[in-house]
Amino acid sequence: MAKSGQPPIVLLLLRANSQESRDESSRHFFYRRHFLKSTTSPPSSATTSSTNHRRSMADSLLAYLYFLPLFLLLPLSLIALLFLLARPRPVKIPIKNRHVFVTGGSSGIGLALAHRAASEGASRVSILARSADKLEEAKRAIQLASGVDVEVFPADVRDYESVAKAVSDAGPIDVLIVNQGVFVTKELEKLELDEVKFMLDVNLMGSINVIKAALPAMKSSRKEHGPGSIALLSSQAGQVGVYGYTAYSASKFGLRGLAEALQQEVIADNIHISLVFPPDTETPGFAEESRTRPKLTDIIVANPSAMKAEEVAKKAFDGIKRGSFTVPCNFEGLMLSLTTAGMSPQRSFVLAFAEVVTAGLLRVVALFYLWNWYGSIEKWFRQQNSKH
Ligand SMILES: NC(=O)C1=CN([C@@H]2O[C@H](COP(=O)(O)OP(=O)(O)OC[C@H]3O[C@@H](n4cnc5c(N)ncnc54)[C@H](OP(=O)(O)O)[C@@H]3O)[C@@H](O)[C@H]2O)C=CC1
Ligand SMILES: CCCCCCCCCCCCCCCC(=O)[C@@H](N)CO
Repeated sequence: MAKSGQPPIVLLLLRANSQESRDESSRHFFYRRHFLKSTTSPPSSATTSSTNHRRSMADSLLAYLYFLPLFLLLPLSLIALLFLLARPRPVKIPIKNRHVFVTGGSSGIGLALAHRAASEGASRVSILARSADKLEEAKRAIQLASGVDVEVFPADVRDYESVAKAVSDAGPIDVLIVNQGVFVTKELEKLELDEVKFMLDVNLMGSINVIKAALPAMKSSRKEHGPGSIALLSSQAGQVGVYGYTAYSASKFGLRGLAEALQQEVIADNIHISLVFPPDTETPGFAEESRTRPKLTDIIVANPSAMKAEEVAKKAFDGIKRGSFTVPCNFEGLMLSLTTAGMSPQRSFVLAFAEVVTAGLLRVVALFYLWNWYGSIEKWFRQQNSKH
């Protein structure tokens, strides 16, 4: 068989791994395999059996060499392809000596982001929020901790004019972090329309106001100041809809569409978008939410411990500095980001590779989560009904 050209790979493997491969002649092998299934092996002496054994080992080796291209070349060429494909191209966003502007920078994640900007060497840190008192308090705390000069801008993101004034007073921004957000966690049926509008206005329209106001000066200062970044704080509830988050998820899913389209519009200006997806995080806003959110939301979110705002701020800055479009904050978040990669831009060929090879399996994991969630919902309503 070997003399008359290459054997088909499958036969070679079969042969290498089967008892029959000990037989000397491949003709015999085929004959026995196909026509004499039930006959016993011909008697063989001890010496022929040991030469045969060596030969069969050589055969196995050959078979594995045959498969090597499949096991190695296929992934390697996929990696090479993804290396060439991944867009936009990798970028590094410096924080040192730059102007970082954080909306919602007076509390929770925003405050932690402002602290982090200062400790990573930003030369100017600006924070915007509604309450002037909370802003002053935050300013004092950041200056005390880092010595960096902090400027405060009392404004409501829903009011375009006051946002535009704040941004123009602040001067050109290098890293804009759109973090302000509000959450009223209730079933849509129990939400007042005013509450729905409040979330959409602050989380989505407010983010558009901030970006639209800051963009012209950000664009025109890029040539002198190097690559710029616009980061938006979404939420894991901006990657998957969860009971109790109808309006909130709508506002956060909206940020994704905004961010994907915006990245295409500003890439030529050397501005890079990051979308951060935190899980539950210990903040004043979350403390308030926890008191009232539906029991089923708690069951589905199922996280016994919320992340610390400082940890989220670190993940966010690491993502911003790498220019990552999608920035998960914990392991579950990474799985969620791989599962929902969709058509989001991906600069990293390593992550692109992870997205491709895990896609099928992660869909199964996702279906398992959904199975569990729908099971909890069914059980919950069965219990409610039996009470009444
Ligand atoms: N904590 C969590 O579990 C998670 C939070 N997130 C997101 O992270 C971001 C920050 O959340 P978190 O730190 O918990 O929130 P907090 O409620 O602790 O802080 C919110 C900040 O936004 C400001 N803000 C609220 N409304 C406005 C407005 N209309 N105009 C200007 N500023 C405003 C607040 O200041 P003021 O009230 O004075 O205006 C405050 O500085 C939000 O976008 C949230 O959706 C995402 C996932 C999880
Ligand atoms: C392979 C699939 C993996 C799936 C993992 C799924 C985990 C989903 C959990 C969703 C949690 C939503 C938290 C919202 C936090 C938030 O924004 C509020 N605290 C309001 O601020």
